[in-house]
Amino acid sequence: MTSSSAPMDAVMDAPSAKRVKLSPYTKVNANGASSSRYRYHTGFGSHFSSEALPDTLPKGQNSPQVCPRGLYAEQLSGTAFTKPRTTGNFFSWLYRIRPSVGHRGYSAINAPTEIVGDFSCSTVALPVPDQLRWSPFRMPADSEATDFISGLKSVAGAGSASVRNGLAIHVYTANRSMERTSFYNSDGDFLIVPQLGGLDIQTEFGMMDLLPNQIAVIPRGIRFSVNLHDKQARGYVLEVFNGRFDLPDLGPIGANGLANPRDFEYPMAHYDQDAATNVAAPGPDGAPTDEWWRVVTKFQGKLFSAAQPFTPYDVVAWHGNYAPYKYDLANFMVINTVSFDHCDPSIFTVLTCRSLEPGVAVADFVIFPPRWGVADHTFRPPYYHRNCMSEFMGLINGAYEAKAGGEEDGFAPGGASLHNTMTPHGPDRNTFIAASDEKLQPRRIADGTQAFMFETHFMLSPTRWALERSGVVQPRYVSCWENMPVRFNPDGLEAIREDSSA
Ligand SMILES: O=C(O)Cc1cc(O)ccc1O
Ligand SMILES: [Fe+2]
Repeated sequence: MTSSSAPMDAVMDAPSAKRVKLSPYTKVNANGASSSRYRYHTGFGSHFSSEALPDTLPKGQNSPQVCPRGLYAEQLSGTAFTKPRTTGNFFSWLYRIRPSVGHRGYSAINAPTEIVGDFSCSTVALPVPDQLRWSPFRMPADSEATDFISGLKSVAGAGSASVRNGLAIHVYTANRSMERTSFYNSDGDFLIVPQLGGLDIQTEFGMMDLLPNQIAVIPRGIRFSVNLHDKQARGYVLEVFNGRFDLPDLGPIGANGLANPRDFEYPMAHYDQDAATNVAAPGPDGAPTDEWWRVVTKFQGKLFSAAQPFTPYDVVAWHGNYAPYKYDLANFMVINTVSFDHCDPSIFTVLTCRSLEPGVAVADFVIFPPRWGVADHTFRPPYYHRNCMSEFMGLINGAYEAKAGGEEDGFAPGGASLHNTMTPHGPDRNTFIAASDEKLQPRRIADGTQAFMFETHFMLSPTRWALERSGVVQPRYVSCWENMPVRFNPDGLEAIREDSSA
């Protein structure tokens, strides 16, 4: 398969990482954002026109009697037809060699999965008010062939996909690319946060490459295949069952800052060059063979597969605002205090999925990027708190400022923590002592590191897999707050400085 869109210089032009020697990535801007293998359209939420071959998009209409180049027109609706423009009406038109419907029927994939689509069911997920932390989620052994789909496991969530209310948090681990397999999620939008290993994501809309410290959003229904750059990959997925990810409002910050719209990148039309001619024959019994493509969907938390004898990546041109996109977290313009006190982490929101209540998110994607800490006369790490929202955190790289050390049984890259609704949490004992006693001066926080949070107004239920079968839940997590020093001084205003808990 070769690309039909013009790739960048020194860039691979095939979708599968295995077939081509890959060019190394370089840093492309002063923020340390990485170069890309592919070219992209830019601009958050824009209505793009993208053609792998010139003059392919119909001019002035969507459904000509016969489309240019003899393609099929197919609309993909991301929102109800009648959704007001003011709250976002999302759709795209795809011009493809064959319509998507040209497949055999769906059959349920009966192999057991650890994917959950209904978190109210206590056989798969449980309410747990405890502080929870997981050591890095385990990678599959090389002998266990695992791709993005078979390696997807639900960690926590709320609500149910079938009534479009709630969300799911998954992790993926993989040691194989998806072979002649395409996936689409019927249940919601995916926000993918790679932690280990780069990904090449072939989508109906074109190619996207993704490294740790970059994220991708793949809205409901869009077909994609995940190919690995390296031997292994691991990452996190936030799935929202309703709504969509949007940029947060900036209020008094003004027009600029946080994640800027121009830094969001959308793929350019690309189709498998042999899409028209490479059609697999049925087996002697008329049944699909291994040469056929499998189109897998997650539908109400269950996996279904449909066979088709041709590639689903046959879109020669598309236009619309409903498309996948990526964003490099290095381009996030961090805002924080330059005087005193600790701001709420909402200042670090990259994307938000709004609920119907103004200012209350179904889910916020929040990052804790490298930055300067300059606050005067201030306890600089996160404050102790209890939150009406639920906080699920992951670590892409480095060590998180509220938790001393990034060792395996601490808060380590590839691990996670959950501080559910109203569950108290804050810096661990060592971090508290160090931050109370530190000499305050301007300091780089967390250079080279990136923690993130999925914050939601839903009460999250961790899955039984995460609690009982993942093998990495930390039974003694809560002990990091044991023996907090008591520095209360009834006789004076100065805190008692020696560690009175010892
Ligand atoms: O709990 C956490 O570590 C996340 C967090 C960070 C912060 O700076 C303020 C509040 C908050 O919940
Ligand atoms: Fe918190």
